Amino acid sequence: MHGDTAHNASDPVHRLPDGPRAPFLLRMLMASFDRSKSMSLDERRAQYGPDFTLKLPLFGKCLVISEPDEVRQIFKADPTDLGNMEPNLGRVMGSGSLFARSGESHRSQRKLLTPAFHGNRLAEYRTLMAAEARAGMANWPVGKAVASLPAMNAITLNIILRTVFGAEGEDLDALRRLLPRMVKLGSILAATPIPEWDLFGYAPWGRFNRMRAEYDAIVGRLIERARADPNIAARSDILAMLIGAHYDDGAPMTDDEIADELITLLTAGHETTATTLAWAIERLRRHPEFMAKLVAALDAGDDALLGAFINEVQRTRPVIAMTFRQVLTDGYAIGRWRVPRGMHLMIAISLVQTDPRLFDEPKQFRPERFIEKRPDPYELIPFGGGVRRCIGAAFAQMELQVVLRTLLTEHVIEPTNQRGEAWLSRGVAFAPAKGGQIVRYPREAMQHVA
Ligand code: HEM
Repeated sequence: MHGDTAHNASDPVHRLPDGPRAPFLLRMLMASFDRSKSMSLDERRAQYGPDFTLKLPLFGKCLVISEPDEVRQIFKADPTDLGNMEPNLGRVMGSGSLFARSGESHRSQRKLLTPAFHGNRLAEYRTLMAAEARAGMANWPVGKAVASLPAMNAITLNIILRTVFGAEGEDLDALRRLLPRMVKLGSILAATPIPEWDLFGYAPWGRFNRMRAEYDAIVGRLIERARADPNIAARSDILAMLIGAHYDDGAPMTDDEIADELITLLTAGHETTATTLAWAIERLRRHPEFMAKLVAALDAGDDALLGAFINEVQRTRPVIAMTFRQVLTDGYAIGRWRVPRGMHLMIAISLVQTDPRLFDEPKQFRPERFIEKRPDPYELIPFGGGVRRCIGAAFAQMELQVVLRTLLTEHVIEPTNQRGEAWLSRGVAFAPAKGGQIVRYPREAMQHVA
């Protein structure tokens, strides 16, 4: 039932819709004692209608949006009307990060980064991605159930460190040890109102600051070496490209900006991609007929079904289930609502992607739907949309394709009739609760047996 049924068209300020009155953390606590009190957005939509309000930690009261027309309006909105969420990850990534920027500063920074993600540059990463995938899967035991997520995390971490940071050797090892810990603590700090005390490096922020100093030292060395490299123009990593990039006024990026941007790309791109891969395995094992069809298509050199499969995984198991915009004008009009300045709109990605008006039988896992009809960029939105749409979407899609093709052409995966894995929030992304369990055999060995 909507809360503004009393409004009339001449009333300039419509009330916002209803939603649960209790704050999020209290509801979570209640749900942990009473299983009937679910936290799912699906159930809130069933209870309150397509738009409703939620009281969230850090953001306060938000308007949750899932009406397709309203989502389209938000993604097409002018950045002077709808801006960056506050607070955001820029708090831990640094002021040079895309996450921290809004308006003109965000636009000009994206313009510098965008060429790094063009198709022809990305194609250079294909061989490296396949080699990392192969190495990362080699240690899975044969014929025994094991969570795939740790290996996927290692694969996507190595891929980003090599393609984005251009790191090799000792620097690669040092970053590999440091960054997962630093990103984990950083995501907790960004989402928790912990005071920014250092306490000689012992408080949470102090520990983070120590790791950040170590990070800055390593990246400082990488930048210094790249600047001195006479062959820098031949390099394909993003760090090398950013060193040569210039703003419209001719100014280069500072070292601090480059360091902030690299950690941003890693934080946004590593766990999200790994978790999507773990969900892909979780889904495949529960759809054996589809898996056989997909393997046959890949063997025949046809990638179309793989693309459709990835779309369906991202539609039904989005690892980022929501994204936010902050209203920057007074009484921003959306649907029947007038939203006050400063309030956040939450775009409920998972609700849009399971809307029966947009997808037939939305709860069914049926990748072929994306062969029959190409996805609409305002309906399939795992990468968000508009001026803040995921800048790494093409990178992630290519990586998902390469890793899954390597997996399915070099291994045989055992199906399962176990129930699907539940969702588990892991800070950055929603992951399968058992880490996307896999049972695999090397394909070559299976062929000998056959
Ligand atoms: C399956 C993997 C991925 C998913 C599901 C994903 C999802 C998202 C989403 C939902 C957003 C917010 C968009 C919005 O608010 O409209 C975002 C932003 C972003 N993503 Fe991704 N992402 C993925 C992989 C990557 C990769 C591989 C990179 C970089 C290498 C990356 C870099 C970024 C950056 C920098 C932003 C902030 C963009 C801005 O504020 O302008 N992401 N991503």
